[in-house]
Amino acid sequence: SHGWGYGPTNGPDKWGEDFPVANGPRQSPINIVPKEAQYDSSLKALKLKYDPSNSKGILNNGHSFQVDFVDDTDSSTLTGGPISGTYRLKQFHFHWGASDDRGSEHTVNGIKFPCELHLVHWNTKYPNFGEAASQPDGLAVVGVFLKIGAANPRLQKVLDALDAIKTKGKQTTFTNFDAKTLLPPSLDYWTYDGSLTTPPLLESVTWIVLKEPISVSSVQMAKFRSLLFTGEGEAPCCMADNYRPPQPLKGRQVRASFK
Ligand SMILES: NS(=O)(=O)c1ccc(C(=O)NCc2c(F)c(F)c(F)c(F)c2F)cc1
Ligand SMILES: [Zn+2]
Repeated sequence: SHGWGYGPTNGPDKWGEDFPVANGPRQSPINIVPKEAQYDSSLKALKLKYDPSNSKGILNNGHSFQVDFVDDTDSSTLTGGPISGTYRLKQFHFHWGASDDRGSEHTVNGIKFPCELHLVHWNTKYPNFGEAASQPDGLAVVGVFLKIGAANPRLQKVLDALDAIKTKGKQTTFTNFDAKTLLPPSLDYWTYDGSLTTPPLLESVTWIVLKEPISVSSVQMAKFRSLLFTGEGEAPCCMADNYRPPQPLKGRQVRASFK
């Protein structure tokens, strides 16, 4: 049977057939309405400690591309913020549109950004990512919006590696990359309880969405779209519009770390 994807026959509207949790109580992404977010003075500052020597490789997984990190020690971690304990950085990846008017998964007041970065972390109270992914407090994903503006030189390092992973399943080494350089100056955030935004859509994610976007140029966005969903030798299909639309809030509270 055909696996899940983002096309008309296997896209987000069809995922519920194989993954019924798609209609669950804490699905992601959501539309964030800043005026309805509750400022919570008890929320701590985010602490992101990333060791560049932990970056390992870059992979086209057929849905997006991801930069994978060595996660067998606590050298690249997320602490503070809305979470308790220590979460280890496992990978980061992106979602983007076929044109600059769409591509992000979360929206703000219904506004779509051209791209959204996800930094994926897992709770070290569990033995590994796979175990953590099935627990309600197992994962924490930091979401960063990308907004069209000046070319982003730190992002360019990642984009320059894409020629080597054009087709599904291709990967190459990607070392000494400091993921902190992809973060905006302000770490103000919104947070809510949600899920993975792709199958298996597990409801195990504490979402931490930064208010401040980072910049990306239109030329850089075109580079994202040079990747293929398809494998070598298959009819090529450009990797774009790999985003799930916002899901029902179902009574959840979105909290803000800032006034
Ligand atoms: N867009 S996002 O919400 O940030 C997101 C983050 C990570 C994953 C993921 O790791 N998928 C593969 C995957 C699983 F979905 C598992 F449930 C699991 F146990 C894995 F080990 C695994 F690699 C999917 C979506
Ligand atoms: Zn994602």
